[in-house]
Amino acid sequence: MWILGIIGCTPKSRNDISRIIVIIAHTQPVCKTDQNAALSAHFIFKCYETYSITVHAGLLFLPPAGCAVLFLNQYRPIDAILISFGTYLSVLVSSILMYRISPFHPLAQYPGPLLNKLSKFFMAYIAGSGKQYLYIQKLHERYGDIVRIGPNEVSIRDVSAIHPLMGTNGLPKGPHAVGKYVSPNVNYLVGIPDQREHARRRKPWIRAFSPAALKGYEEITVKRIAQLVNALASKSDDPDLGKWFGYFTFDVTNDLAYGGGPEMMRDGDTDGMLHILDSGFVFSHILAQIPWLSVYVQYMPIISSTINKVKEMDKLRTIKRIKDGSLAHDVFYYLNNEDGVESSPPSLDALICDGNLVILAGADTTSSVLTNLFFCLLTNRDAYDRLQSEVDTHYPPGEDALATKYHADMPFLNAVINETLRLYPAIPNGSQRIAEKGSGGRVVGPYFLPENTSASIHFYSVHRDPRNFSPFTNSFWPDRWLIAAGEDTSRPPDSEKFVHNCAAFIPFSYGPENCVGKNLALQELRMVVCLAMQKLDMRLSEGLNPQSYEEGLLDYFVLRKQPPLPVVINRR
Ligand code: HEM
Repeated sequence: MWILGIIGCTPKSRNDISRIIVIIAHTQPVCKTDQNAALSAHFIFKCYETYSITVHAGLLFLPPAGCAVLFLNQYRPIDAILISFGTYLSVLVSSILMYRISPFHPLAQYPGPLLNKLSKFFMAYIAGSGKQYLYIQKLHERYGDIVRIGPNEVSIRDVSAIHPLMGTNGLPKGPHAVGKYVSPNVNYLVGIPDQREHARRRKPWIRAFSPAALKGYEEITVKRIAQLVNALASKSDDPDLGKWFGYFTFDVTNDLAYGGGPEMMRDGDTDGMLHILDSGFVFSHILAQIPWLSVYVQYMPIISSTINKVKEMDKLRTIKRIKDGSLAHDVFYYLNNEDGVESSPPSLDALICDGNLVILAGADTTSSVLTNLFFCLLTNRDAYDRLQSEVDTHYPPGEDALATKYHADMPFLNAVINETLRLYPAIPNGSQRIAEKGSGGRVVGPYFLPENTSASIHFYSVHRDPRNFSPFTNSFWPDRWLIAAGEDTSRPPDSEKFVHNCAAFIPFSYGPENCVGKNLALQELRMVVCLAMQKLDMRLSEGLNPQSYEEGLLDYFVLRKQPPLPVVINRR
């Protein structure tokens, strides 16, 4: 172990080296004390894991500093410090790493790559590349339905684990949220780990997305969708659909949350707002992999000043919105308990987070699905024409294509939306949960999750598993939904087995913490498609390579970064 001790020393000359060799020969007692202290620190940290910087500093610095003081009478101060800290830290790190790959680790039975078992830094690197969803899919292909993707984390591709993990009596949200929101005290509904508190905070959201409330939002969505389709129709320069859907969903969610915002469709991203959001998503997706690091990062001046600026802006918008009151019954009306259902109003802090969450949760997800939906249609002309004809049947010229009354009678429209959500779930890596410390662990389907294990169902892999959807598992084939519902006779070739497992379709997650905005999202998707197809004829721009579009899809928690999707548009 004394060899490890000199890792902390950096001898610059032969003299230094010989001096260190002499010292090492006499340092056995120092090293022994440091080794014991490091092993104890590992044990203590394992039992009482915490995000407290004070505790981290205490465990990292106090024991070796104490050992160094003990040996000051035998060595020069600098030697005592270097040897003590070098030994302590290297024994601590080695002990942690060796434990993680040892047969004594509670997750030792689950397979996975060595780098992932050792630490989550490698996963953070993968997350930064935007290809985490493909990486985890490959791991499942190689290792099976459960794979260790971190020292204390697994990813699951098994439908029987969905209900026990995320259903009623499922597990609480995992530590991703701490890293994602750069705070150990998560106050965004979507990351609240305490299930009772989550259920309490979700109540106004449920009222905000009731059928009656959705009816009230139609005025907002109708105005914005008409603006979107007019803007697209007036473009002569092959507009990028992804960019326009991004502007559109940003405007809609700002209307719903704050009664208005930066008017992206009218003015473009003049303040660089979307650029800031982009960088924020990348950054928080990386930090979500290493939650403890985010607790440190938030104190870096450049980070803290950006976070504070954004928080201050959200706070000002929220206060202004409270002061102005509601002009319409928008989402904020319910979140702020303006309907007077709750006995007390929400705290300002909760309201700031939830107002902001309307935009964070509702904008990128919907625009990602819209863009991928048109990508699928434009690269499958037959499906495009069939949908066009269904839209024309219900919404011929002169008929209001934004009226929702025919949506239930449009099986192909719904099949196209489902098939897009199956192939390109907006949140491909799923919703992280944890078997908490002290819980004794939890059985989820055929697997046992020891306590302190995080786990997610990998939506992308479950959706693209031939055991759940066959044939043409990786292709856009909306007919599978019609066949499954008994609405179409275009059966697959006899030789191929038709499999359609609805329980494996979870683009909006599952259970009491699933997407509360699902009905609004689906309604928006249907309305945009109906009006766009009634008014416009679209074709892919010459030269767009569908394969490179797919390869360019990047996931930063949301499958949100898409290569440009330029289209040629003519009015119909
Ligand atoms: C097609 C579009 C959408 C998809 C695919 C989608 C998907 C999801 C998923 C998978 C979750 C679970 C996330 C997690 O557990 O970490 C979620 C949560 C959530 N979504 Fe959506 N979403 C969409 C649109 C929307 C819209 C339009 C809104 C509202 C404006 C919204 C609001 C929320 C909220 C508030 C949560 C947190 C719910 C909770 O924790 O109880 N979503 N969404």
